[in-house]
Amino acid sequence: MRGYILAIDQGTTSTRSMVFDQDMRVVGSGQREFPQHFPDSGWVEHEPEDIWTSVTETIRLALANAGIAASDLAAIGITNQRETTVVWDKATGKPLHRAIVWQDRRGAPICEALKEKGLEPLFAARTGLLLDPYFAGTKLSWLLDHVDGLRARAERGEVCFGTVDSFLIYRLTGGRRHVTDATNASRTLLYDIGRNCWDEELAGILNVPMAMLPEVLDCAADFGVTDAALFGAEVPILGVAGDQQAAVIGNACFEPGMMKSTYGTGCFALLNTGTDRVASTNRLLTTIAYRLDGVTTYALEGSIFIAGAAVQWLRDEMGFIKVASEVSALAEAADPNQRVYLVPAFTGLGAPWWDAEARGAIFGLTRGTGPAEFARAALESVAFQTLDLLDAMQQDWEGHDGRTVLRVDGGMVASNWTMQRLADILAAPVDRPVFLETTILGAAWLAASRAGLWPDAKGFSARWHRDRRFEPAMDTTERAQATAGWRDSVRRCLSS
Ligand SMILES: Nc1ncnc2c1ncn2[C@@H]1O[C@H](COP(=O)(O)OP(=O)(O)O)[C@@H](O)[C@H]1O
Ligand SMILES: O=P(O)(O)OC[C@H](O)CO
Repeated sequence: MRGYILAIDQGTTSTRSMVFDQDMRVVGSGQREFPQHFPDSGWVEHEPEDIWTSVTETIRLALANAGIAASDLAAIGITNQRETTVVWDKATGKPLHRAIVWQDRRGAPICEALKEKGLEPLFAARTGLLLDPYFAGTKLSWLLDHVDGLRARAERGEVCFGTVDSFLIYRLTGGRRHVTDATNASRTLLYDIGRNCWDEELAGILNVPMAMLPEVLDCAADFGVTDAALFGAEVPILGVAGDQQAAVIGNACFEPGMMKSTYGTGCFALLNTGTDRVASTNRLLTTIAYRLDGVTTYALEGSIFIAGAAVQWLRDEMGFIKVASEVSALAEAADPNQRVYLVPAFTGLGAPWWDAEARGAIFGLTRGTGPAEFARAALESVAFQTLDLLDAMQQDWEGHDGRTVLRVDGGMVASNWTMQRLADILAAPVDRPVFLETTILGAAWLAASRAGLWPDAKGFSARWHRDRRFEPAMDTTERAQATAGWRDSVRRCLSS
């Protein structure tokens, strides 16, 4: 009986595949890391063939681990690192360059030139995004300008562009489908999120041939069937969403006003604004949370580039801890009388600052400052950055800011100390779910609901369970002083 769902989470540093049964339980999984390439300062690339291998291997691992065959699968759901840009040959499916990863800053001069022409308001109005090299559009422009013959071939219709979901679907379907979903399309600077279509004028400005763009579908739709030669059976791909949007779904934030914040390498907070397309006046993003049955649900998004990566920095560069899980105990041992602030602008600052030139700094050092105070400052920086996002959201959307329901997920939420500090700094409760793999669960739900196997959004929401609520406990004066100190530190890091 085809009752199982396979979901793939193609992330920045690793790929995970999981098999879920009809009761939404995980019955098998596989994970593979793959190499990161840093060919120049601020550049980050992935080899698309490495991504592909990690996907096929983890699918096989998950199936074997679950003790089932591909023919037992009802559907596949895919979620992916967003904005990462791939170009490949339409005839062979072969990549024509390494993938340019979301963290890569090489599109900065293109963004600056467009800003100088006064074009940012046009891009913001149509796409909900800002002119920042984070998004796929200027990465694609760069490829078209730098890969020999690429633009001419793209104009002749011989080349495909896609985010990672699109590349994987092309490969999984044996080159039969060049498609993506609305959430991934909404991260390209090329997609009009109001009209729900590619924007020819913006593509013209970025000099991107329309012929290379994928067809855009709802998040739960028919994305094609896998080539039987790959896993021994044809399986329909029925769900696709960018990873942060999949976490909105997996954390059951279906109602306007609900917010999830994911603390992985970076932090991405998405506030569901329903069918209201709220435009930010505080440099947050307006993005598609999901599109189901042709109805678009929007979100306000705050993207922070460094969250868990600050813990990795304490481990790998500073050598203060051996493993990430040691960081909480170290932070707890910090001297309460020292106020030390770390502004982790290692790759510039994301929302609401969007300052690509800002660099990290630490403030408040004394003779007694040591690893414990660094650890506390690193973990607190994640809470302070979230506060900046929530304050911006509150101004943007008539008093809503996610403080009513803030659901968290991602690797960092394992740290009770960090979650308590987050509640303290936000002065709001923070809810951690029992099932922490919300991203992959979101992709599984999209596919399973399309297949008619799992409950609808309402029924799925009823299955969301809280592991723990962290209630704010910090004294108001202490919180105000700490926040003022953080804001002052950030101001001193900004490049202008
Ligand atoms: N117990 C912990 N305390 C604090 N941070 C942690 C802990 N465990 C993992 N992390 C951090 O969480 C991040 C990994 O989370 P994950 O959600 O897997 O990230 P990603 O999907 O971006 O690869 C790492 O940056 C790591 O430093
Ligand atoms: O792969 P992650 O979990 O680091 O997520 C990356 C985001 O999608 C970037 O926008």
